[in-house]
Amino acid sequence: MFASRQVLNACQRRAFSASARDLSKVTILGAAGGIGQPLSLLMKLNPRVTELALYDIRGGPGVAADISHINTKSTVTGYEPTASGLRDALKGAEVVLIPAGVPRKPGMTRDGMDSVTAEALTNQSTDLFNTNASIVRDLAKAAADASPNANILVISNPVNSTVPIVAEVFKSKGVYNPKRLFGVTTLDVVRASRFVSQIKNSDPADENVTVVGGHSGVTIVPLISQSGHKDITGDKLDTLVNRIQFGGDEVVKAKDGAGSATLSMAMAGARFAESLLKASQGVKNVVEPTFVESPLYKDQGVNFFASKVELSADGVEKIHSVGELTEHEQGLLDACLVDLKKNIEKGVQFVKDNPGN
Ligand SMILES: NC(=O)c1ccc[n+]([C@@H]2O[C@H](COP(=O)([O-])OP(=O)(O)OC[C@H]3O[C@@H](n4cnc5c(N)ncnc54)[C@H](O)[C@@H]3O)[C@@H](O)[C@H]2O)c1
Ligand SMILES: O=C(O)C[C@H](O)C(=O)O
Repeated sequence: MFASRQVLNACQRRAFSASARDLSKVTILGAAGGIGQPLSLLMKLNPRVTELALYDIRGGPGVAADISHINTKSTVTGYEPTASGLRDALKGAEVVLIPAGVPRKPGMTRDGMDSVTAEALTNQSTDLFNTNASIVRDLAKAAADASPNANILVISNPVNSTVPIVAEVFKSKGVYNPKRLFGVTTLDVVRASRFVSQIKNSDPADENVTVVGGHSGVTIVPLISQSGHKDITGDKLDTLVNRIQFGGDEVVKAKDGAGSATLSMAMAGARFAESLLKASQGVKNVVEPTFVESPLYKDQGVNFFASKVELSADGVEKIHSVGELTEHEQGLLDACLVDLKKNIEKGVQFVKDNPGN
């Protein structure tokens, strides 16, 4: 196929690349988990997806067999937890979603570095970090080898550190493209719109709240003043901001030891993947907030930051600035940057100290 491609004329090449873009393989690593299963389901329902590859260290083929009976066009394959299974799952992927890893239990922070409570700074938090950091590092190595040009969408926590981990691994293999690496922060945006609609008795579909920063505790910075609700002030504003920043805790507490958000996260992950597929299939002006390598606060040593990002076939097309902030929001942002810098450094340091095999 590649030999014959060399003799294609310009017109044929254009047709070839158009049809290649229409062939959208989506790979999910951690597909049998709490997020992985509903996310796989939602991607099977997405008509933009032509091939769905489901990989997990246990249960991938079972989930795939189940989902493959759904009467949409895409093919579904489950892969065995072997090196070749992982490689085959990744090969040719346009989008790789990574929800592999352990979720939080009550009392744990995502990374042991949130400024939540001293009590939360437990060994358990460090365990969550170390476990997920190793999982993400190893999956990133496989992706760098098998699908270096794919869009990598990191869901595994702590996102503020796992995204820099993927970047370091891709750099070490000489295939890092910052335009194709995304931390999925969509759930914060989804929550913000829902929580505002509960206050305003409005339709959440009409509530667009920009959320910037990172994805844990005070690094989550909702910009309510830009949502058309400048009237939400004082205690009401503080309560709303706190609920958005610690929405994950609400779910962890309610699940009482059985994990963290899975269904809302699957919806959020599917929304972000759909936006990327849409953009790569030529739809213009697709904008999603996401955690990417960003110039916005690099001068303060913060190399990754979530803000509104315009997407295209090349991945990141344009990174929007945070816009005009109130004094209150500037205070939130200042606090965010302090923690975010540490979280990012922690991820980078992890790969330096633990390069793996
Ligand atoms: N970004 C976000 O907004 C967000 C939201 C919710 C949860 N999360 C995070 O997503 C992760 C997954 O959460 P969950 O509730 O689905 O957990 P889960 O335990 O239900 O599922 C995780 C899955 O990953 C699999 N897995 C573990 N190691 C793997 C490996 N090396 N390769 C492939 N698969 C592997 C497990 O077998 C399991 O099926 C957690 O880290 C959680 O904190 C992120
Ligand atoms: O809070 C968690 O640990 C999971 C996730 O990051 C969330 O925001 O719900």
